[in-house]
Amino acid sequence: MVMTGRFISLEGGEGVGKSTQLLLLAEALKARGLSVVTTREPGGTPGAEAIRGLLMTGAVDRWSPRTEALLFAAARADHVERVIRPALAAGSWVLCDRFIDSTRAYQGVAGGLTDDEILALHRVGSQGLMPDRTLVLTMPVAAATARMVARDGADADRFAARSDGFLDRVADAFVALAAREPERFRLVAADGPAEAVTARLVAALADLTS
Ligand SMILES: Nc1ncnc2c1ncn2[C@@H]1O[C@H](COP(=O)(O)OP(=O)(O)OP(=O)(O)O)[C@@H](O)[C@H]1O
Ligand SMILES: Cc1cn([C@H]2C[C@H](O)[C@@H](COP(=O)(O)O)O2)c(=O)[nH]c1=O
Repeated sequence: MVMTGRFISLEGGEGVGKSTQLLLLAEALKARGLSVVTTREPGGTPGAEAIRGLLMTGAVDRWSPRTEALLFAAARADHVERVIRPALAAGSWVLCDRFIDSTRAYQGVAGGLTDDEILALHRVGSQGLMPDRTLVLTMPVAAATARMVARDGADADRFAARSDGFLDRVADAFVALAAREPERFRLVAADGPAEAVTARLVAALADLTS
């Protein structure tokens, strides 16, 4: 049976379990006989990983939200062109840890750029490629921050070091985006054992896998 590649993004605030679930979800889909490529943003290609280094290090105010949006768009353009589109064309499912909706939430709602500005950059950089399904992991910011602190200790990156208010705005932004595009988005509770979360994610893809 020939399967069509699907593009799935995992989104949510810091520490909700996206990276953990990306791997578990990939295993679950592979067990169904699907070819799966896992990747992340910012990053996924040597060039985009180099831009990631610029974005993730240094003082919180090293870049303005506008400059960040341009850097994320440039990294994404390289990633889409060299990894995501070729994998989809080859029939693989692509699971991506963050994508355009992170820019809409972090640089847009929380950072002050308009959604139109961000989507215009996305049209230029990535020809407007959108995921077939966006899975937003949700949990209270305080609980997710506790997971992150347990993981990173004092090694917070530029984004994780932001105020609780910023992280609250990001979390609210994902929920608002999901309400505006209910066909593409699914909100998935991120609490409980990792295997239980994976089962919820698999269920949220049921219409695409059947
Ligand atoms: N269901 C879970 N229950 C308890 N701890 C978890 C669960 N899922 C992940 N964790 C732990 O929480 C921490 C954050 O998880 P993970 O790195 O997957 O989150 P993330 O959303 O990718 O974070 P970031 O946005 O910072 O990259 C890790 O230490 C991970 O082992
Ligand atoms: C793609 C993307 C990411 N960000 C922020 C969100 C996170 O704080 C970091 C990435 O770190 P992670 O540990 O790999 O999740 O970057 C952003 O602000 N805008 C974006 O478009």
